[in-house]
Amino acid sequence: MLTVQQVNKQFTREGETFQALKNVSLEIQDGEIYGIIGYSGAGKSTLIRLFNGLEKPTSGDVLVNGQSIIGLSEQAMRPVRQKMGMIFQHFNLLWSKTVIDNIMLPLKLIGVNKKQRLAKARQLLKLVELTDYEAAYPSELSGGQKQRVAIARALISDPAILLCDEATSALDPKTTASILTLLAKINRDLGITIVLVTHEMDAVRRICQRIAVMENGQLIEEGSVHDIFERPQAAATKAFVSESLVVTPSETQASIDQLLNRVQNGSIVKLRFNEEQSVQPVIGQLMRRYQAIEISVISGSLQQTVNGALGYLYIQIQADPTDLKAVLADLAQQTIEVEVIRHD
Ligand SMILES: Nc1ncnc2c1ncn2[C@@H]1O[C@H](COP(=O)(O)OP(=O)(O)OP(=O)(O)O)[C@@H](O)[C@H]1O
Repeated sequence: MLTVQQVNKQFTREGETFQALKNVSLEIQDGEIYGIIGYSGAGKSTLIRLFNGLEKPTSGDVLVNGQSIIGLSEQAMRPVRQKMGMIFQHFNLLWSKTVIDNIMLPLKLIGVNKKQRLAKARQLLKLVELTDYEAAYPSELSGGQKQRVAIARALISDPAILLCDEATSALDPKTTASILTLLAKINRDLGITIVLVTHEMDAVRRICQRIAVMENGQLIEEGSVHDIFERPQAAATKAFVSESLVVTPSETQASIDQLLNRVQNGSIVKLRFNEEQSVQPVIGQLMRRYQAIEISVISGSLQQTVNGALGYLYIQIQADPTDLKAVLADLAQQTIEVEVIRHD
């Protein structure tokens, strides 16, 4: 578990004091993927660097598994750091070394013998799907491949935690998606806690379970991905959420109302999905169970997250009153919010 308690961080620049973190407190549980999102200069990098001691707070406490790391000597900090891997926006690879040498380097520095280093590095190359690139140099790789090498290097000391500082910010959307999928796999298969610093709401939506939103050094909002997307409170959070939910003109409320007005028959029901459900089985099950009813999708806006679908769907149901009642009762049994917009 990673804990930050009432942390302040001041930097002094050209004689002037600048407060990069203001009274920040948060807790990251073992095994989760936790997102820290904010615009440039919000204090995200400073915050994530507290965990491995790259930054020290001016006041407040930072705890790793319940133990304060403030005031630990360099020597005492070493085992703590070894349990944390870190990846960066610009990969931080050594250009003069091959892929395999880059990956093995952390083990070389602590004196692990070559045979063991090589075996471990090859195992990780397989995990990041770069087996054929062992002898390549970083300059021969694409951005996504370089980040895969950096991930393999970060995992070589068997860390319990992986800190990712804008790890996908230099990558195109498709490569970003493949790196996020890899991070989710690492979290799932190896049980590694992931802290993901980013300015891309889409990245946190895809793989995080919880998010902290930072602005001007303050943590302005925190919660599950579901709650933050459903009910963003702060203005900055609302801006991030609307950036991520690609709302086409056909999805604005006015046009939905227009669309609903055009539906002549049947009842209109709004289903709000909350991540625990997949959409297809819900609709499919209803159609199978009630063969006398007709269901058509009118409109919707759905986003996929790690836990399922998030968003809403307007459906038209044509059914006799008894079936309709049964369908609504059936839906209410599931973890979907059901709102009847119009009764037939
Ligand atoms: N070593 C430093 N000395 C002086 N000021 C610093 C230092 N490190 C960070 N800052 C300042 O602290 C503020 C927060 O920086 P930080 O890098 O944590 O923000 P960020 O949210 O990660 O943004 P970015 O994505 O642009 O890095 C910025 O105004 C930055 O200029």
